[in-house]
Amino acid sequence: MLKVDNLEFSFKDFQVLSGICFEARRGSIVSILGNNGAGKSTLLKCIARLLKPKSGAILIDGKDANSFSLRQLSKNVAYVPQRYTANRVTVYETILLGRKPHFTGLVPSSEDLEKVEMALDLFELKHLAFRYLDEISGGELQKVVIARAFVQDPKVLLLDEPINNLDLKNQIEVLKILKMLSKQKGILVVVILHDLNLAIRFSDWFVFVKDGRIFASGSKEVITAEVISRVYGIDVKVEKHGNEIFVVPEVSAI
Ligand SMILES: Nc1ncnc2c1ncn2[C@@H]1O[C@H](COP(=O)(O)OP(=O)(O)OP(=O)(O)O)[C@@H](O)[C@H]1O
Repeated sequence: MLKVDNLEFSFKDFQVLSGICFEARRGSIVSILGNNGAGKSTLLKCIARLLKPKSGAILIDGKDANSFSLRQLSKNVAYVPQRYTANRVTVYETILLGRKPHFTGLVPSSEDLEKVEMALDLFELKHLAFRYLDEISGGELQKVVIARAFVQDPKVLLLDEPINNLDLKNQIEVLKILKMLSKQKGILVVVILHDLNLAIRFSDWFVFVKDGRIFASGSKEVITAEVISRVYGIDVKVEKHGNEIFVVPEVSAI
């Protein structure tokens, strides 16, 4: 569904991404992993067409993303940024805005309103529906922004560190919703995560970015102590408990 082909990006003469190639399938969760400053957000922004690559192509269902109108692009790709500034708009209105690419008239259709109701339920935001964004917590705001992307009904959902501000329960809830969207609706979820163990639990495919290049990619077998140590520059152990693997940093005695 998504093909990133030899993508290069630079901020003026500072080259951030080089030779990025990967493909991702419908119905899967792909985690983009790597150290701070590696180029993960820049990659996501290039896919969302918020940044213009120097060269290379992004294909969605075989079509060049550049050929899409903005409305077509928003029907295909939803993007949840790392940071979002709260403003004087209600939770309900914010989520409803996610339906804008699907509006057929001047007012939202009953389907648009139903989708918003569904999102309020799914993300447990009903009690906050008529609060302003600057009157809710950081974690609640994060869920609202994800809910807005959810109602957009995209084929590809891009999320930049979506669980950063969330407590453990909400981290798991949001990841479970992403899993449900990928498996039941066939959405491709591409997500930047810093928690390797949660990424391992919830993802089907892993793309490690280091110094603006893909260092390794693959399914669970790519998660090795060597790959992680080289990407993050810290010694780790990869331990197996039952069917699950866990990454444990080697913390030397202080
Ligand atoms: N607007 C900008 N202008 C110039 N350089 C930038 C800009 N935005 C990011 N950079 C630089 O590009 C590089 C990649 O940044 P990016 O935000 O993509 O990294 P990241 O892997 O997402 O990091 P993090 O995990 O810390 O969010 C970094 O060196 C960063 O300082």
